[in-house]
Amino acid sequence: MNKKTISVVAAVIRDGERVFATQRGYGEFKDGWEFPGGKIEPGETAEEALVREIREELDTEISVGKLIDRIEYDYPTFHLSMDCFWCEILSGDLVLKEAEDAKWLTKETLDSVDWLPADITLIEQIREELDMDTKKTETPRDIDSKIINVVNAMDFSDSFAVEEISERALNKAKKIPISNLALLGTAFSQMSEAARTTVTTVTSEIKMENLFVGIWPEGANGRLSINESGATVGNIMGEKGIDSRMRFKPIGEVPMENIITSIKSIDPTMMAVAVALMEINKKLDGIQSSIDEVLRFLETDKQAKQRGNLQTLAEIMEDFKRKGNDADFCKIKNHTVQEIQRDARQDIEFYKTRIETAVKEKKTFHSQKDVRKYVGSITTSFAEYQLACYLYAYSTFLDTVLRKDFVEGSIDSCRNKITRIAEDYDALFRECRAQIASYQRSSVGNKMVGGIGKTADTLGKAIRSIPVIEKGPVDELLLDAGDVLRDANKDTVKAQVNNLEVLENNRMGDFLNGIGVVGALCNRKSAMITDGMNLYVFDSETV
Ligand SMILES: Nc1nc2c([nH]c(=O)n2[C@H]2C[C@H](O)[C@@H](COP(=O)(O)OP(=O)(O)OP(=O)(O)O)O2)c(=O)[nH]1
Repeated sequence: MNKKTISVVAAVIRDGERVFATQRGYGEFKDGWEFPGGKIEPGETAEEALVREIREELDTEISVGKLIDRIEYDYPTFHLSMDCFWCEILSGDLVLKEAEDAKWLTKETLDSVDWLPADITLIEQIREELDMDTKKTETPRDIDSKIINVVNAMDFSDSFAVEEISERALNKAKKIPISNLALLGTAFSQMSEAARTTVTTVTSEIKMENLFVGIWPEGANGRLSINESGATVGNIMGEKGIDSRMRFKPIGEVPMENIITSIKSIDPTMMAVAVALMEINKKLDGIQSSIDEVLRFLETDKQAKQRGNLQTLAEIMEDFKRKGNDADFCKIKNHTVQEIQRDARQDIEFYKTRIETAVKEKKTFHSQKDVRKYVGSITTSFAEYQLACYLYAYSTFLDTVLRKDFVEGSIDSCRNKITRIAEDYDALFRECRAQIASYQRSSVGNKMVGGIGKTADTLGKAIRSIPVIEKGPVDELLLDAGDVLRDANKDTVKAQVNNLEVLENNRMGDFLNGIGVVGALCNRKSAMITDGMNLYVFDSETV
């Protein structure tokens, strides 16, 4: 005999990573666990039945989403055909009007209750789906393994493609938590919220299928409007009010009316600057102490001046983080920055020439003491030279940022200038070091003591300890030799050499890199992408 088939609907009510299960309080299956729902009544659709059942059983309103599966199951006395849907609570508190008990279950606790026999296969499907979604949230960048290039989308150009990026490419990108942008300063603080809003809006309001285009309607004039709370409403404000509306459209079919969004505007340029500042910030902290070390080589008055300049630049950089979007601030501060830059440029020429002249002169040294004196004076010149280079790089970086002149040509010429100066510095340093090493080896004093002990024959190496010779009637050269030995014992030559070594790194690299970062991010489309949590930066060469 054919068994009677009963048609049932069940709601898998979901809240994030949990689903809601109830325990039967009556009848044949009493105490078994199930998903709330019940029989479909004549004339009802599955969805209607589900909404009614949940209202009756749980005093709660739900929205009915995707069908998970239709379960067909043969009970001894009837055949069950059960449609199971993903559902979400719209309102209500899930009051247990019929059920004996209820629980929120996660994928880990799904097996902790005794399910009705028909539900076993369903549970596996639910677990798989929760599992998949958790993986997705673990890599929030991945929306259907695609992501939208939101920052590009805010580029305010005529029309722009929102690209799909593979997870592999994304893993190679540099990942910067967007919350860090907010910490930079008030000029950047809105950015993290804006990025998040944009992503949420774009991903939730538009039913996204892989690929999107954001559209700046043709002929629209103005900027995305920002209301009092700072949120844009997608209006493009012209001189006489709303000129048009910003649109995002999935490539394909969706009608334009459905894709109007509510977003905050992101200024991609400021976003690029923020990335560069964050990069530089980390490094500046690190080199502060070595700069102090360099400063101490300088005469007092020069120290004061350079310290002052460094301080000024540091303050402008700090202020920029708060007022970077204030055009007047940028203009005024840039005068100061450019003055420092000009001075630094002149200093660079002056010190470089001075060192070059000293290096060109062929000297004969009678003793290590002479060499030491020479190393001392050359070290001071190098310290001055290096600070001038550092100030030049620092001011050039700030100049670029304050002017916000990030077109490719300007960035390139600026990088070239810094690179040339850095290369000159490095070359002169190497030449000078080699020369000092040769002087030290060939000094007369050094030859005289050669038989007694050995001094280091190259700079930078530790000087071996040498027994102090007896004092006695000696000529001048021998006295010098004695000095050398005593000095060597005290490691003063070594200390001298170490002083010079401190100056080996020209310290311009971080600024060069910072300018490169801004340039690359501003000039390369799709160099930045956000998933609302992180900013992904794609220029592996410069970042
Ligand atoms: N709601 C629900 N029913 C299930 C599940 N698994 C399962 O085997 N069933 C069976 C048990 C019942 O025989 C049938 C549902 O009928 P029901 O008894 O809840 O129907 P109902 O509330 O509309 O009507 P009533 O019989 O209580 O008056 O489906 C499940 O996960 N949820």
